[in-house]
Amino acid sequence: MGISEKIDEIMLEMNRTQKNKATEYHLGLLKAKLARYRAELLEPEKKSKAGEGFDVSKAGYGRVALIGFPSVGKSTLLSKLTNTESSAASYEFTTLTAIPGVLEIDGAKVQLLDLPGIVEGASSGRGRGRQVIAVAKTADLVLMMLDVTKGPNQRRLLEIELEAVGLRLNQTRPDVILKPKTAGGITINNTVPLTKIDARSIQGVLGAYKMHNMDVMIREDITTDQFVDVVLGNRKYVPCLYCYNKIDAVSLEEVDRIAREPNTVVISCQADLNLDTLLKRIWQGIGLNRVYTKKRGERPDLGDPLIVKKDATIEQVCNSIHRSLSLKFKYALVWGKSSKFAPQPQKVGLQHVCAADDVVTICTKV
Ligand SMILES: Nc1nc2c(ncn2[C@@H]2O[C@H](COP(=O)(O)OP(=O)(O)OP(=O)(O)O)[C@@H](O)[C@H]2O)c(=O)[nH]1
Ligand SMILES: [K+]
Ligand SMILES: [Mg+2]
Repeated sequence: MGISEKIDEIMLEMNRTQKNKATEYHLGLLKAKLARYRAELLEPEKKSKAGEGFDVSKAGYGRVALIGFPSVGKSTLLSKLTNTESSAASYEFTTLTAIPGVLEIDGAKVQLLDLPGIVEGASSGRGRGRQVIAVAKTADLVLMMLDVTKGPNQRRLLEIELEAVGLRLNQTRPDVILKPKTAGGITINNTVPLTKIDARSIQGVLGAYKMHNMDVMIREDITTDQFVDVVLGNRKYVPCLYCYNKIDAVSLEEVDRIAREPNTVVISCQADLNLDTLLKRIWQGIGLNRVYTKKRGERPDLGDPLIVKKDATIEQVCNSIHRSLSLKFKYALVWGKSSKFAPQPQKVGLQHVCAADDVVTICTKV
């Protein structure tokens, strides 16, 4: 039996099995098996690098990947927001490769990647789905584009495809540490009560991967699915923004309802509606901040911000100015939201975490 058939068989059995306390253990094992077969299914692709993904190098401060079913308006959006033209047409699969464009968000360049549409079954090899999903894994933000006229199921269908290849959208890495040992069996320690998984399921999942000696430290009330993710260790945790296009074609009530959903933005490429908001949300989603520098006794340089990760420390700020700056570092002064004494500045060390739009003066040893 091929791997695909094995996967189908397990899926069938999972659907047949009722979900309750008594079947929890059995379902856990099935999930572990399923994840392993899926990983195997993807394995050969990983080795033959040539056919995997699209050959586009990263550029700017981050990469946003446009993922969606055909003809939702991905290429139209790229042409609208960047200087790159990507052909758009009313037939499906107009776009057949990855087309990079550059977004300018208040002076910071961010790469926007137009991609072919994916179809249901993409994760198991249909169409160019796997190539597209491989690119999604390299993104700092997945911009999932949906056609507002196409009903509510499309979003879930796409999520299933992305999840099947190990992408985890808008989730954080579970707070679990696995320490393999050479003997002594499985030891489980948890710092919070576990309500969704028990010791037997944990042992069952580890057993399915032939992990018989392991210290397990759990610091979060995880599910069995999350534990399988930890054991596999190859999951990619990526933020996702759900972008509903073509709001020109539906009622205001409908638009209003969808716009209230979390991580969601509604737009119309054709009627130029809400594209500014989309850019702002992309900036927030990609997890970057601007930090301004100020020389002693001078005004801050507001025209030339540093672009840093959202939780960047003063050390990372130093590194983005000059590689050797942190070696000469004495202390820094910060003005802004991260200062304890705002609006007054705070004197801080290298480990201080900056906030958006902080102003920083770096003082060095002479
Ligand atoms: N009504 C309406 N139509 C739109 C909007 N944006 C794009 N379209 C139309 O939707 C169709 C598909 O647009 P594309 O940009 O080619 O879509 P795509 O997602 O790139 O499609 P593929 O490359 O085939 O996957 C075109 O006929 C566009 O004119 C919009 O905001 N409103
Ligand atoms: K199209
Ligand atoms: Mg296209």
